[in-house]
Amino acid sequence: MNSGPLPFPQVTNQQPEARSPLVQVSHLTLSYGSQIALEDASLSIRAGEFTAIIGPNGAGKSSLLKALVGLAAPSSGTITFAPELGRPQTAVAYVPQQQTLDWGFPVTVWDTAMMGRTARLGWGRWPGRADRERVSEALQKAGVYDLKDRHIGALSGGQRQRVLLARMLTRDARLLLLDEPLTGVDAATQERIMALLRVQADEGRAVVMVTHDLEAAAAACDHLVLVNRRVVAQGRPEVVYTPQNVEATFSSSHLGHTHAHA
Ligand SMILES: Nc1ncnc2c1ncn2[C@@H]1O[C@H](COP(=O)(O)OP(=O)(O)OP(=O)(O)O)[C@@H](O)[C@H]1O
Repeated sequence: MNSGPLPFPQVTNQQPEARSPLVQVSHLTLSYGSQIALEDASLSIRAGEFTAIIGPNGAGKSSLLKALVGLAAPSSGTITFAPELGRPQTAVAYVPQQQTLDWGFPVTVWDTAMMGRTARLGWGRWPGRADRERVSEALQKAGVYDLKDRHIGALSGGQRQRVLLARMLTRDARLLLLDEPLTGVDAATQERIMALLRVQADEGRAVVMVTHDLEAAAAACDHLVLVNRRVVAQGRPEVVYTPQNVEATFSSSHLGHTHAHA
């Protein structure tokens, strides 16, 4: 049984750009019928890097994340996973938008976090002491250990978000994909979530977060991808976070696009 953490690459002083990508998205177009959600998007996702995908409502952010977990099929273009990532079933953890989940399901916080672990173990294999330790550790890291016996339906939005993070941590995944983890949480929880994700990246995982909070992302992330049906700009925050790029991303009448690379 695999009880310990995966052997993540050692953190080095190497610049993230110098590492080969764990995931390469090339000229990806996603559509729902005749409606194009995202067109011709290309980006690289690297281990040790905290990436934010930023854009307004309807920009195609969630669709991009869903395509990365195989929940949305590309109309054209490719998504290539590096062999070193391992099996996507165990190597990738996806945290969907909180409001898309059924919080009336009769389970406790502990059981929910354990679900991430059992997904890793596979069906029919019972969790052992090491798994319980991982769950306990994840709940503590996410700051919800004291709530472990609570029914998930009785939690606040910020508490629910942290339970989802705990469940993600128990997966021991190498690629973490989070859809709007900052939505509906207070400033202190937002800070805690960003710090937790920063640590995940610093430990060698690839972290990809969808958000519309450009300011929070620019302050903590290594790589920003601004999208509005297309990739408007991408690169390091100090290069990408410009008034022109913000305007091009968030203006309702988005026409054309510019590119900036760090
Ligand atoms: N299942 C679906 N069927 C049809 N159209 C969809 C579906 N999912 C998304 N869309 C459309 O695709 C476009 C992009 O949606 P997507 O959810 O990817 O955007 P988003 O940037 O994540 O937006 P939000 O911030 O509002 O979650 C939108 O116009 C949306 O209406």
